[in-house]
Amino acid sequence: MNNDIDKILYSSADIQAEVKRLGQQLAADYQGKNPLVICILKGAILFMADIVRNMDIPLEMDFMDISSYGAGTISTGEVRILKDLDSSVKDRDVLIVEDIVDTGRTLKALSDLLKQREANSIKICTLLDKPERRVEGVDVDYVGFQIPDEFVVGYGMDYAGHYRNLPYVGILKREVYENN
Ligand SMILES: O=P(O)(O)OC[C@H]1O[C@H](OP(=O)(O)OP(=O)(O)O)[C@H](O)[C@@H]1O
Ligand code: HPA
Ligand SMILES: [Mg+2]
Repeated sequence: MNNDIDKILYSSADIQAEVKRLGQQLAADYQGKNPLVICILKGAILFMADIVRNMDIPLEMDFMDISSYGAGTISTGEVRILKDLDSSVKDRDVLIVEDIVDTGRTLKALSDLLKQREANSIKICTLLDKPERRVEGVDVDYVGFQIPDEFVVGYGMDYAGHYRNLPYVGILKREVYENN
């Protein structure tokens, strides 16, 4: 797996330091609000697990699986709900936890849906933001790192289902996906 990585962008230690900073900020901002923290499967699973461990306040968690990419590296523009939330978001302070905001399509669709379901507030926390690729305007409230327009994997992020278990975030070698 490591041989398929061009460059490590953020080491495990870099990520843990940033997650700690974000978690402490979120805990301060959501003190007394009992937020519903929503993990967007599957990419955000590692980030979610680390961020909630750094939020030392009462909160609840839920999970939703939304997909827009299929098996490739280019967004299809079509967003599908593969698994919906178990809980109601009505009147809740919702914090969406994502691994990466790329075109913004996933989060635009999700924010619109949660607004329709009458959440009291909706905020977004993402580990990575790739602003150059945005096609939908979304307000991202908490960002770990801004990255250039490169396809990245690791720490939850995949290419064709692989690399999610790498402990760091790295740029995937183009040759890995350009011939597929
Ligand atoms: O801003 P966008 O262009 O919408 O892209 C970002 C989304 O795409 C990826 O998920 P994907 O749909 O590939 O599913 P996964 O999380 O299960 O890997 C990533 O985890 C984000 O959820
Ligand atoms: O750069 C990326 N890597 C993995 N998954 C993604 N989904 C959107 N952008 C990316
Ligand atoms: Mg995802």
